[in-house]
Amino acid sequence: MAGNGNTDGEFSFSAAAARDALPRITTEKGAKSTTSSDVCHDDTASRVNFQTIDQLHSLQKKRSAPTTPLKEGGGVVMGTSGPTTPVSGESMLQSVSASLASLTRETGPKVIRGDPTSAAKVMAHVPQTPTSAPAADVSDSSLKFTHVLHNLSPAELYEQAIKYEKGSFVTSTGALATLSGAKTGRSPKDKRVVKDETTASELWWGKGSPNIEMDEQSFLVNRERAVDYLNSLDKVFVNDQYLNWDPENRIKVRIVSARAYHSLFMHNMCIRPTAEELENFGTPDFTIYNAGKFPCNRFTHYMTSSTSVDINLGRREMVILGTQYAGEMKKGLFGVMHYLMPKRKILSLHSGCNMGKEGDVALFFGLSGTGKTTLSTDHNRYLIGDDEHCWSETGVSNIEGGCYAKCIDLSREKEPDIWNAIKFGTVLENVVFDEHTREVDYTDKSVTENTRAAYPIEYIPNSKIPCVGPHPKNVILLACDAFGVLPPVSKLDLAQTMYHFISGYTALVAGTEEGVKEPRATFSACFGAAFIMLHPTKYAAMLAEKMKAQGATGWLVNTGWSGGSYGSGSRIKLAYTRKIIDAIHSGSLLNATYQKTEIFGLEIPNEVEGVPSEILEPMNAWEDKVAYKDTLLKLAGLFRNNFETFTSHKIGEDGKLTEEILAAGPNF
Ligand SMILES: Nc1ncnc2c1ncn2[C@@H]1O[C@H](COP(=O)(O)OP(=O)(O)O)[C@@H](O)[C@H]1O
Ligand SMILES: C=C(OP(=O)(O)O)C(=O)O
Ligand SMILES: [Ca+2]
Ligand SMILES: [Mn+2]
Repeated sequence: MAGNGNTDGEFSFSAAAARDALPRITTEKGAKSTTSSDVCHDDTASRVNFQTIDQLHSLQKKRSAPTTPLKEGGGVVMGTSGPTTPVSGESMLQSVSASLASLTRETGPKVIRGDPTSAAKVMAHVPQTPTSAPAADVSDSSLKFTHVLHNLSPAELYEQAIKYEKGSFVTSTGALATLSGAKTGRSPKDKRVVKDETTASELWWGKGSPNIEMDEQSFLVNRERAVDYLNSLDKVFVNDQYLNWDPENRIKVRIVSARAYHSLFMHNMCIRPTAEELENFGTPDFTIYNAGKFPCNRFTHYMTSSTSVDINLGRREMVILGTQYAGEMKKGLFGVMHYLMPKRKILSLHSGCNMGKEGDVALFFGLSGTGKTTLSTDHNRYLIGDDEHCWSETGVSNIEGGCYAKCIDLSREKEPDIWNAIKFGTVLENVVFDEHTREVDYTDKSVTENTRAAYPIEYIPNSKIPCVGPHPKNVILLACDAFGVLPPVSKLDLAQTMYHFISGYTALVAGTEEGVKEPRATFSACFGAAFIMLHPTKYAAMLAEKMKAQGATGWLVNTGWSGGSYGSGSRIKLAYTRKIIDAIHSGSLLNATYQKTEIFGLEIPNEVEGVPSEILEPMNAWEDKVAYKDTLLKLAGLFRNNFETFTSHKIGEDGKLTEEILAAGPNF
């Protein structure tokens, strides 16, 4: 990431202080040095305001008002009794032991159910199956017991977190406040995908792709490191859960982790099995080993930092080392779904989804921070999901069982449903609260700007359970345009929808770096380049086909700036965006009169109920018309540059659509 100059409008990450004591490792063939030009651009930037663990922990709690009677650090709940463990059979223990087996042992350490601190240490361990070469591989670690805390309840996980994980607190509304450690956002540059014979030909590799390769051997090195770390602990958490509410295409996932925080996060984010389903869970289809507290070995081939998030589609496994940011797990599994679902002719979508009383479904695509969660959570509609969906022959289904809302500047008035979902059971990451009242200050960015709440979807009162719905009627593309030149809403034809879907534009204010006033454009194919596995045109072709077959209408909604770029204009009021979205849902916007904008050729309505008409044509809202035109041309140029990568690709079988899509971009 040389210089982070960004004159080309590309998004870049704030380079974490690279004070490597060791020289950079040169890896063998195929180990790519990942420069900004050949890695996909992502939307999650994390900011670090602390240099030591103690500093981080000191940020979390604010001093109470001077009258507060409690002393520093007082009032921590201690001495909770050990959790009772749900009953599940010996086969579960065997299966977990197999999951935790290292590569030199056929089974993992003896796993025991329950809390290691509980008095009754029943030796219900799994009999070791004899290994092929026992003598050679006997080590102390294989003699050790590891307690398995299998699918604990939220209350049990609270107790575990509060007892053993520094930085865990109950907030005034009952949520579990946690710290994710040094990483407060995803680390896409540290994501690796195993390139083997199959994936070499199936996946998207090279320029622009999020898939940075690693070989099987290096994966196994990291896997062993993670598994040995987990085995060295007295206890591990195991979650057995599902992905995808479509019963025909449900995937069984197992998450092995070291922290109650991670277990509760996934409990909330994945689909929760019933006791009966858990009893008959069997072998998982995919397993995550989250050893995020422990770093990877930087001397391992393909590693460029001490963080590594590794996906091995062949082994159906994912390994996490060197980051405790919980979002890695959910988005890692999303990547897996982006591989598995298209094989079944099902389109995976980085979108929110909701449904009206009449059964009209809308999708909300957009990069991080553009409004998927906020706008799909709508008191007048049924929430199907806020972030990850599938679109099959029969309709849409949510992949997840929970929502993951940004909570910076969260307000009860503007987002009451999300506000009320932050209660007992909800994981609140990296927020700051009053040390005495435990009231959260959502405006406080001391730890990070990317504060988050993860809650089960049923915490939203009008969620639709099961989270499935019929075919979408509206496909809304969200862009937070900090340049302030895209219209608040425009109607798109199919070619334009595809053009903007493949472009995946947003521009957020950098904000996190001193002195950066210019908005930064991000182009992330399919509004989720960090998660896609195949070439973007594969997903685009499927979307085009489905939208055409269902007669769905495409819309581009700017949830960003109006009346000027960041600095001179202002962010479009959430209340106005909601009115625009209401008009899309109700169908009234389809019947409006439209005019076409110059350069982008977007159809903009002359009127939307509840929205001041002056802002609908962006130029009108700008005082300085020359500046408007310059900024518009600048953005158009960025779009054109970005799209060059795709001009040589055909979309689907129909070459005609490809030409139409190319023509649907800006004209100047
Ligand atoms: N006009 C607007 N439309 C949508 N969101 C807005 C608007 N103005 C401000 N916001 C804020 O922007 C953020 C959008 O984030 P979120 O919905 O979590 O995005 P995503 O789910 O796409 O990552 C929220 O914090 C929301 O309050
Ligand atoms: C969890 C994430 O999703 P989003 O910001 O799109 O809600 C993420 O990008 O890490
Ligand atoms: Ca995202
Ligand atoms: Mn979201």
